[in-house]
Amino acid sequence: MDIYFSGSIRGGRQDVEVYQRVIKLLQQYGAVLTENNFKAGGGGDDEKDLDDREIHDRCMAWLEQAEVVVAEVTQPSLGVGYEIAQAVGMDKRILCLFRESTGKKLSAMIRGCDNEDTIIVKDYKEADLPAILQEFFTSVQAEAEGDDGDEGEEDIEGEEVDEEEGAGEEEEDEDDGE
Ligand SMILES: O=c1[nH]c(=O)n([C@H]2C[C@H](O)[C@@H](COP(=O)(O)O)O2)cc1CO
Repeated sequence: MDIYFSGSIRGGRQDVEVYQRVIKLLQQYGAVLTENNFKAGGGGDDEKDLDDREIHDRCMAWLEQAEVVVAEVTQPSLGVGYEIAQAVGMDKRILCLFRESTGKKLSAMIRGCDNEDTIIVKDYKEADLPAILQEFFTSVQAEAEGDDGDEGEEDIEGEEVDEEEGAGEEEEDEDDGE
């Protein structure tokens, strides 16, 4: 499974060590496409090697590729907010992680977009993270398996409706004959 991890870079890099620990846990579930953005020192070599358009376009391609997005949203970041909004538009499964213990208040535009289904916002302590990720990825997996099972039933119902319409037409023909 391809995972897009999103965390603040130019919005402030003080949580980079938390991000590295989250990424390490995420790697139990799949490949973290954005791993190199959060290597020691913050933004890795990205800002040296790539201009802003190249950073944007590369991140959008990774976002398209990813099945799920996990965003650490404690440190406010325009880029993280933009990535979450883009992921909503792409119908990705999204988990936003926020540390209340910092005393910060999460934007209503992030906390308020939780729909208890495709977009989940969790207040967490690092000790709780393994259980939170386990629950999230179990539900992603269950949904992926459930989607395949539903499609066949719609076809069968469609055939039944056609048969009833045919019977109605025959009755009308008899009335015309009297
Ligand atoms: O050098 C970068 N590399 C990069 O991949 N990003 C992406 C990934 C991060 O999840 C997000 C961080 O946005 P911001 O820099 O506005 O905090 O944007 C952002 C920058 C710098 O804006």
